[in-house]
Amino acid sequence: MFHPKQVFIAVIGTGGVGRTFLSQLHFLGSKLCQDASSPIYLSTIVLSTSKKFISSTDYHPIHLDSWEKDLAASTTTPPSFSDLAEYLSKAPNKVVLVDNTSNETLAEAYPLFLKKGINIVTPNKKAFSGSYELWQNIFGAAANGSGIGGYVFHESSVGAGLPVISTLKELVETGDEVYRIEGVFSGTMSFLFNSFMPVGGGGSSFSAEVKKAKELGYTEPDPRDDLNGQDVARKLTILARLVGLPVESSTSFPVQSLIPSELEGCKSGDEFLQRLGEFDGKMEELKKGAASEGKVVRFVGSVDVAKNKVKVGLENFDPSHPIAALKGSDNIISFYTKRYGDNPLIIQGAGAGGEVTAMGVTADLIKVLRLLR
Ligand SMILES: NC(=O)C1=CN([C@@H]2O[C@H](COP(=O)(O)OP(=O)(O)OC[C@H]3O[C@@H](n4cnc5c(N)ncnc54)[C@H](OP(=O)(O)O)[C@@H]3O)[C@@H](O)[C@H]2O)C=CC1
Ligand SMILES: N[C@@H](CC=O)C(=O)O
Ligand code: NA
Repeated sequence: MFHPKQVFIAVIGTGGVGRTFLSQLHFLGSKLCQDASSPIYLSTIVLSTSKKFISSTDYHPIHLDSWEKDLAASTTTPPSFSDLAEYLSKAPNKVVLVDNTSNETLAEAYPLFLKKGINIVTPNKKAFSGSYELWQNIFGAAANGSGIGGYVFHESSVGAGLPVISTLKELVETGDEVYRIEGVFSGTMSFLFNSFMPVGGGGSSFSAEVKKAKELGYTEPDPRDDLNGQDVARKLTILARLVGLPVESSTSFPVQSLIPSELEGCKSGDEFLQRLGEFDGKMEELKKGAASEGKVVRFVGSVDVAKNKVKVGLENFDPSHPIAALKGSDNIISFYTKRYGDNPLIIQGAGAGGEVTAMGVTADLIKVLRLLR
């Protein structure tokens, strides 16, 4: 028998974010079932990577203390996303799909899941920064859009766990007028430029810092998706759409890429990383150019709402500027609005890494659970 307050969870992707999410889920699950006044029982019924898949027998929970061993031992390959949606829609109670991948095909299937009443929480940017039509289909189906399907939340798709999306939504929904959004939106780019060109001089080679950013879990699964500016472009597309700009896609405005043209043909991220060092000299020139003006280089982006303009790329900053002084993987995001006047509302903190990203996903799961109560 299933408890009426049982909620079923399907976790797709168990990499840097997925694995940390699972440990946060374990913590959350054990807290919620002990709530004397209104317990909720979370049951993980699906775990999947791109190659391995486990699902529970008869919707009974998978053991979260041995998931890694059990998934590694599985000989089952993942089903198609439409078969997965079918399986989840037959669960005896509400279901939350947690997409911890950066997979585009899964992102494109969100309307299908939502229409079947399946809720989604995710740090995956692909669905919300793909075609505008996909965005409309998602929020046309979702219960927190104009539809009657499942709920969808994606806080960690911008600024990882930082409350960027929830803050922007609240500004808009309470009637503030957002004029401009600007700042540093990439944990990887922040880390790279803060360590390659710190204020005060020094810093190691650009390619060595890129490898470090990957090891620290800041980059996208393929770091070229960060260095080509698309990761930031995707985040700005999401924010622009939330303020009502119908941005067609993350490739429909100017985006500066840091991929050397000679490496555009690399067949894999690994080949790219192996060869990147050949171009450290070019990055050193960039650094010297900025230093000759007494400035530092940083990778930034902005949405100018009135002019309907989004842009992404390198800019030089005076060392006293808050953007120049960032540390580690910190993002800084400034909202210029009618209410806040000349002093923008600023959100700052780690913008990448498994722990802070999974926190945003787990917090989104809590939002869904409150709505399902
Ligand atoms: N890392 C960070 O700091 C942040 C990440 N994000 C977002 O979080 C998501 C996950 O990032 P991260 O954990 O770092 O990435 P990882 O590369 O570490 O993990 C990705 C996971 O997704 C799985 N996966 C990929 N394709 C599929 C598929 N078709 N079906 C099932 N599983 C699949 C991978 O499985 P396999 O190993 O078999 O390929 C792997 O388990 C991305 O969308 C990223 O943009 C957002 C904010 C910050
Ligand atoms: N690769 C991204 C991860 C978070 O969105 C970044 O570096 O910001
Ligand atoms: Na966020």
